[in-house]
Amino acid sequence: MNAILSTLQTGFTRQFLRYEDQRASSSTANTTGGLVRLRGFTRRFGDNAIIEGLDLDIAPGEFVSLLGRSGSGKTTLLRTLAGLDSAEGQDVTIPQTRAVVFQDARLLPWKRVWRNVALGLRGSDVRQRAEAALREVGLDHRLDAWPLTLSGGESQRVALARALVREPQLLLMDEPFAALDALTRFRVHELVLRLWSVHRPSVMLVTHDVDEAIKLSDRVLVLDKGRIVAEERITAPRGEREILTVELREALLSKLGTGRIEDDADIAAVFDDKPNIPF
Ligand SMILES: Nc1ncnc2c1ncn2[C@@H]1O[C@H](COP(=O)(O)OP(=O)(O)OP(=O)(O)O)[C@@H](O)[C@H]1O
Repeated sequence: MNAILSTLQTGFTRQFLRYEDQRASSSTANTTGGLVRLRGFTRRFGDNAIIEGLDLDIAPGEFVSLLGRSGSGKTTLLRTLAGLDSAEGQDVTIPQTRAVVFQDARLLPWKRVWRNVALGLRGSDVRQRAEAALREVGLDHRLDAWPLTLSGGESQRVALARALVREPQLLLMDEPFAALDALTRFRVHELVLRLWSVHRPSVMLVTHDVDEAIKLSDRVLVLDKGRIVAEERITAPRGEREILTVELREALLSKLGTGRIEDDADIAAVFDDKPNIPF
């Protein structure tokens, strides 16, 4: 297994180096100011401030990951950037074209794959556009398939095609790889980076996986109780990040605190109280 992983890793590293090359030659400079801009952003539910006084900028073409323990406000922030949550009266600038990829692909099972990708598009060339997007994710041979016949990884690739066919300036992803097995996740990472290097949207990726964040991003943020408590800019080429990972990982993990362990202890306490819950 280690041998397989290391072979994949070598290929992966080469791919990453290629992404860096494409980025360097890209005409989309990262210097035109913030595509996303939040100033003093606050989101309350009732009296409870989930996010408080948050400032955030994302540059055009920048890949940002957001880490944070459960309940820290990651999805709330992502929903605001997606325009799904009201930001009325707030100093919030988000681009007009946005797309979201969720943890589950959310395909409509009664529509064929290409129709899922074409959902909401208008014009006579809709099928061709859907086909081109599906070709980019390596699924043009499944255009007329039903979503229920796809694997988890294929479904996520369709969800990516559905997002990219809209040519979004901002691509938001809420734990899109969490339900995939390790090898599929590895391949989808590779695909996401390839698509990103070609289309160059700004990306906000919500993830629980520190290593994933380090591998993929230009910048990693840690959110805690609705505030950004750590920020790491990663300038090393993606193919050379393994040597950095240990130190950076420790720094980010230390900012993530002990929330998950406490959560597990809380869950254990509930089950200790009710030992007869049938599973
Ligand atoms: N519509 C809502 N009404 C009331 N409270 C909400 C609402 N949406 C989110 N919250 C609360 O806001 C807090 C942050 O939720 P959010 O989903 O943003 O966290 P998260 O960091 O994405 O967590 P996870 O990693 O578990 O998905 C949680 O305590 C949640 O219960």
